Amino acid sequence: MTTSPDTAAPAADQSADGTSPDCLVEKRGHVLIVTMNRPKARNALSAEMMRIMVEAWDQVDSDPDIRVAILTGAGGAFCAGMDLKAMNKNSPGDTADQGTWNPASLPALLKGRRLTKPLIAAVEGPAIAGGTEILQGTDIRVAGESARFGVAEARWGLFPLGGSAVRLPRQIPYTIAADLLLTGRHITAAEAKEYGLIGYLVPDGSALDKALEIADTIAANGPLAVQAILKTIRDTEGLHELDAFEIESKLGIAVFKSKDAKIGPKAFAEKQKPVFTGE
Ligand SMILES: C[C@H]([C@H](O)CC(=O)SCCNC(=O)CCNC(=O)[C@H](O)C(C)(C)COP(=O)(O)OP(=O)(O)OC[C@H]1O[C@@H](n2cnc3c(N)ncnc32)[C@H](O)[C@@H]1OP(=O)(O)O)[C@H]1CC[C@H]2[C@@H]3CCC4=CC(=O)CC[C@]4(C)[C@H]3CC[C@]12C
Repeated sequence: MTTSPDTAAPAADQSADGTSPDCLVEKRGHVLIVTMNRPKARNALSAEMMRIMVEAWDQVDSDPDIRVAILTGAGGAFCAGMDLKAMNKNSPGDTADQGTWNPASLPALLKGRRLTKPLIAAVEGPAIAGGTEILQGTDIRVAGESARFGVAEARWGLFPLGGSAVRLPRQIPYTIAADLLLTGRHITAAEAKEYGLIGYLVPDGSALDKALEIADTIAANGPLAVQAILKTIRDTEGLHELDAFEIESKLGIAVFKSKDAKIGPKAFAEKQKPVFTGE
């Protein structure tokens, strides 16, 4: 994996052939920053990019020192979805029956997999098709004013197989989701904010800074509390309230039994900032 441990400098690793890898992974304190890195193609998804993304998601889930992840794109773009030019040579439709990939589970795009830690999207420029699809697998979304969103697959006679036909109507109002999915039109960041697809609209060029600020706030909170809250959100989606409370109460009580649940109130009483250990 392309990882530069605990440093504020950009990941400097290179592919074996000397070119920059299609995805960069950098750990800054408790935060893992994952950067889609094919700026000349507006960070269109490649097999290599998706492989590194899965490795990064595994790292987020397995490393207890990582408390938050950020997904962003290089060169002023988030992601233009599938590489439409590569598709002319190697079409997913032709390979779908060969068992080399599973359309029902695309872990790189967080379809059929969600992270155990919060994932923040920092979007600059276009987040189109697969770019808006992976956005729906993130928890908190920040975008620069010039960002653009859309689920454009139908424009090219394709299907939004990153999960949007299922997920988008669950995340934003139905008529807007249907409109975006069926017309394939692009929308502005201001519209995306109005529809609730993103949560923060910031000046161009500052999405990553804002995402880092949010990440630092979350990373300073009790990690067990954060992860249990996130698990409750994920595991209770679509359940009846009473069934959901059964799950929620087990996860919540486990947090109350932790050392962190003693550290927080003690720090409050002593007018100190709590320093959580995740135990
Ligand atoms: C099924 C999913 C997913 O649902 C399918 C898709 O995502 S379809 C993709 C549709 N994409 C678009 O509609 C975006 C097209 N681009 C644009 O509209 C514009 O370019 C832009 C708005 C993004 C940017 O506009 P600009 O004016 O700023 O810039 P522009 O001049 O247009 O572009 C600059 C240069 O960038 C090139 N470019 C832009 N976009 C793309 C693109 N999408 N592909 C290639 N190149 C692009 C542009 O041409 C310019 O280049 P020049 O040379 O300068 O002209 C699928 C999502 C991922 C799939 C999996 C991927 C991995 C796999 C591999 C396999 O072998 C098996 C299958 C699979 C697992 C595959 C399965 C399906 C997916 C999951």
